[in-house]
Amino acid sequence: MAVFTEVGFDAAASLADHLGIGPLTELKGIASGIENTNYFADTAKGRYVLTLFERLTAEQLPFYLHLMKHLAVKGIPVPEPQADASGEILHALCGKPASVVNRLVGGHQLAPDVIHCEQVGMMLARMHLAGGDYPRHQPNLRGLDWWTETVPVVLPHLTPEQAELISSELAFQQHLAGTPAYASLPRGPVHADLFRDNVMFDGHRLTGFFDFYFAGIDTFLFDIAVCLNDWCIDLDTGRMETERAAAFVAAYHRERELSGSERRLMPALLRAGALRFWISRLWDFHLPRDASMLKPHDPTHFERVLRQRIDDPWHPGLTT
Ligand SMILES: Nc1ncnc2c1ncn2[C@@H]1O[C@H](COP(=O)(O)OP(=O)(O)O)[C@@H](O)[C@H]1O
Ligand SMILES: N[C@@H](CCOP(=O)(O)O)C(=O)O
Repeated sequence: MAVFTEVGFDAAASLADHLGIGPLTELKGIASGIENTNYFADTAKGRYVLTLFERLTAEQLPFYLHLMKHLAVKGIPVPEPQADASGEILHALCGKPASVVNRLVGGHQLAPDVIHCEQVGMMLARMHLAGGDYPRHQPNLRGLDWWTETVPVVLPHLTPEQAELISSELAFQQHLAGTPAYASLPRGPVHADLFRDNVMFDGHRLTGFFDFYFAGIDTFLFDIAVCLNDWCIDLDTGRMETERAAAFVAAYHRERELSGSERRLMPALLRAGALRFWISRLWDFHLPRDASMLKPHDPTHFERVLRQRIDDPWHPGLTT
């Protein structure tokens, strides 16, 4: 379940009225999700999602919420935070920071085909372009600095082979981050967690990206790598499915041309994307936070993905 804080109908109704989207007609807790309290909220004006933030602070949240607003205004299909009469989009409910966003139609595509990968690639590129003039700055809080401080914390829980792999990969990524090629990578606001369960499809039509609460300023290539490592792999083996991966990258490239450094560094960033989620899953698995991680994801999945990306590097075969 993902209702960590019970919200009464009257409290939600008064927030809906305050936002000018009332009256509230139905409020229903959302069972899935592991970070926040989420409710589907229907009103006379439309269908919304009410979120109470359990982990993120009122200092971190404006970056995510204003980014969603910025992208939505530019036509990217993302949930749009609802503002009150004074324009404020970060609210408070039951003593927690809260938001109300419009509800996306559709459902998850958990067994994507080429056509789904193409659409995610295309929309990711449009999102990167649309974020180009986003004025706020917040680093990717699950970036290299966090990996560097978290690896020593998880190391005692690993076998000697795993410890050797994670340490050598961290050293590889630390070295990479200091190179001119890495510094030349285009960057801007990225989603940084655009897995299959954070995208909505209605049949073959992509209806939205959501869950921007790991977003931050980072390289666009990192965002692409995170997607490829989830949308375009065989989930059992971690192997890259080259037809889906090539289709994803070609669709991205048609919207936003990949630079020479981006093409060259793709294998290294695919490793970075795998390392990031191996570390966070290890951290969640071995050091669970109170009630927030009820069903931690399997860390060994991303160990497998990382080994695959090292042993069998994948290059985008772009010709233009
Ligand atoms: N804007 C939205 N539109 C439609 N469904 C949503 C929206 N936001 C969240 N959901 C639903 O709620 C579920 C949990 O949301 P998620 O952001 O993954 O939670 P958490 O941040 O707690 O992991 C999603 O899988 C999705 O079904
Ligand atoms: N996508 C991450 C976990 C992040 O959780 P989310 O439900 O908030 O997307 C993973 O698979 O490890």
